[in-house]
Amino acid sequence: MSGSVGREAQAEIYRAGVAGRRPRVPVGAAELERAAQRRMSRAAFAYVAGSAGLERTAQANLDAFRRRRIVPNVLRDVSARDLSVELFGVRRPTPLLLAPIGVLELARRGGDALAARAAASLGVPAVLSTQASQPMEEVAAAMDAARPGASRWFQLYWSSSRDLVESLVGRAERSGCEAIVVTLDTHVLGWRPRDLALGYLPFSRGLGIAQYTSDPVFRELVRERAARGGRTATTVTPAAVAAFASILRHHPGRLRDNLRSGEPLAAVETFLDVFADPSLTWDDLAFLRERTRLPIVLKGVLHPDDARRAVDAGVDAVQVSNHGGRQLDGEIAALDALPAVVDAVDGRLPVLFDSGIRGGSDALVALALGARAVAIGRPYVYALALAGEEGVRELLRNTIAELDITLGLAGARSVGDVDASLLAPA
Ligand SMILES: Cc1cc2nc3c(=O)[nH]c(=O)nc-3n(C[C@H](O)[C@H](O)[C@H](O)COP(=O)(O)O)c2cc1C
Ligand SMILES: O=C(O)C(=O)c1ccccc1
Repeated sequence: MSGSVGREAQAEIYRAGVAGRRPRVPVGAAELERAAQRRMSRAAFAYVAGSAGLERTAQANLDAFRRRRIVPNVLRDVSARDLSVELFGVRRPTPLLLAPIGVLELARRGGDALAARAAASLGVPAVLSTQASQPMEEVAAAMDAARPGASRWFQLYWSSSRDLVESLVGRAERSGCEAIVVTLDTHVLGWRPRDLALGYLPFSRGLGIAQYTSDPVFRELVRERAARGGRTATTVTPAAVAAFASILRHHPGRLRDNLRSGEPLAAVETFLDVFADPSLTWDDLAFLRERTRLPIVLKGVLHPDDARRAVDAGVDAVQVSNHGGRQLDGEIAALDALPAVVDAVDGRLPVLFDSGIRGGSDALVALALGARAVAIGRPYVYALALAGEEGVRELLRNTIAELDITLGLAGARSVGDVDASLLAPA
């Protein structure tokens, strides 16, 4: 990407300002979140913004960035700047990724495809979630319509059904996904007070399980459960019907029948049964390695010992992440875990990063600490809620622009050049 993306974005925003037009999505992260809160339902915002426990780790993720300061070099000719990075043998125009986020319909109907198309238009790989609201095949087709062959990866929640894992990975390959990102920090659902207070978990209302309900292996599991009958069919109460209202709105005929048959509830209960496998160990990774040639990324690695094991296990990358503080309250801030993981890996694998990136300057700090690429999470959900595909595109464009400007002001010509010598503690 050319060294002028930052300047071009600035110029466009200021020019629009002269014409009396304000940006579609607020440029500042805090204002963006506030604006999205005003737009979203109480439950949807709670689910997206909320984190585990007292939200200490979520706060620590942000505080960790505040504790780092950039020490720029001057007189370095930064007139041409290069934001590109190489990942899995492909040069990418920027070091950004779209983090896998489930249930994007909470932000906007069709949100998975809209966000992925925005990423596609900028050459940012979209990591499609196992908890998506739309099947990956649909999202891949929407991305190809925006930009043929646009880069997508598939994020896998390792189900307790091996057949389902195999089926999802096969579908990801056929959908043109370039990597499998196995998320390891959600084998047990975190304790999330904001959701608990509202009694609201999207999945228990049939939202965010589209990868499952579109899967032949999963559907067979549901049929078996529905055939066993019992509890499933009898739990169709008015409250349950109301809870499924959003599904009924999308597919009135079929789902009313299904609801009577108990299938949606059977689907939800089957999902809750199979979505995670807390018994997983390092040895199980061989199962995946034997079934796909795609690069495997382990997401949710924080301990340097685990980073070394990941190298030994023959995976292709690790992603330092604490799931945005949504899983284990009291856990180390992701940024604070990054240097030790980078050290442990010692250049043998690329290290990816997420949890707390709120702008281009944060991205630069993570890159300087050794991340090859960084994933944007919550901010794009807020942009999606406010302005759909264009909103996400604007948010990503702004992040890239700020990264470009920060790089230049720090006195660096390429993201590959930055290292910890550029940083000091606050
Ligand atoms: C609403 C929401 C849903 C998420 N769903 C998933 C998911 O399905 N799979 C996954 O691997 N990570 C998921 N994550 C975690 C993100 O991929 C990422 O690690 C996190 O958002 C980073 O924190 P940040 O957004 O505060 O920067 C989710 C995060 C949020 C906020
Ligand atoms: O909400 C999440 O962060 C998430 O990824 C998830 C996935 C499956 C079940 C519960 C939570």
